[in-house]
Amino acid sequence: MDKQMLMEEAKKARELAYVPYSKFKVGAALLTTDGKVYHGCNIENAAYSMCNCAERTALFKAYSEGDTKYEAIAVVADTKRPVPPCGACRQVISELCSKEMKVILTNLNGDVQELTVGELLPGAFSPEDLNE
Ligand SMILES: O=c1ccn([C@H]2C[C@H](O)[C@@H](CO)O2)c(=O)[nH]1
Ligand SMILES: [Zn+2]
Repeated sequence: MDKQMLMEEAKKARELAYVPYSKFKVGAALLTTDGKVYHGCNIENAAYSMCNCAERTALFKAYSEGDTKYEAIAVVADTKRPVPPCGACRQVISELCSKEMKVILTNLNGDVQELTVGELLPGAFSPEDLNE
């Protein structure tokens, strides 16, 4: 599964978005180290703060099935620039994925920005910061 294929999987995931309020569809495809792909879309709610982003949908699906090691995540939306994940998703990705994991951001025009998890949220609050 190469970068291009993973972006195509993210586009497929995007079609399933439930977005009656924003009408803004986002798709994500998360590749595990075993070569499995978990898809995620954004899912909104009439209680707006309950909306869940595509990235977190994919990651929570994978993690909750016991798939906890990842190669890359691709994210797509109909944006002018490659879609930037929100702060909440950056925080969650930073905790559940390795700092070296690839993050592939894209849009429907085919613009691509590739970065690592470490670059996605430099200085992230992390488990090591907790006084246990
Ligand atoms: O990277 C992003 C940015 C936004 N959204 C969703 C949240 C909400 O449903 C809609 C508008 O913010 O897009 C995502 O899923 N991922
Ligand atoms: Zn988000």
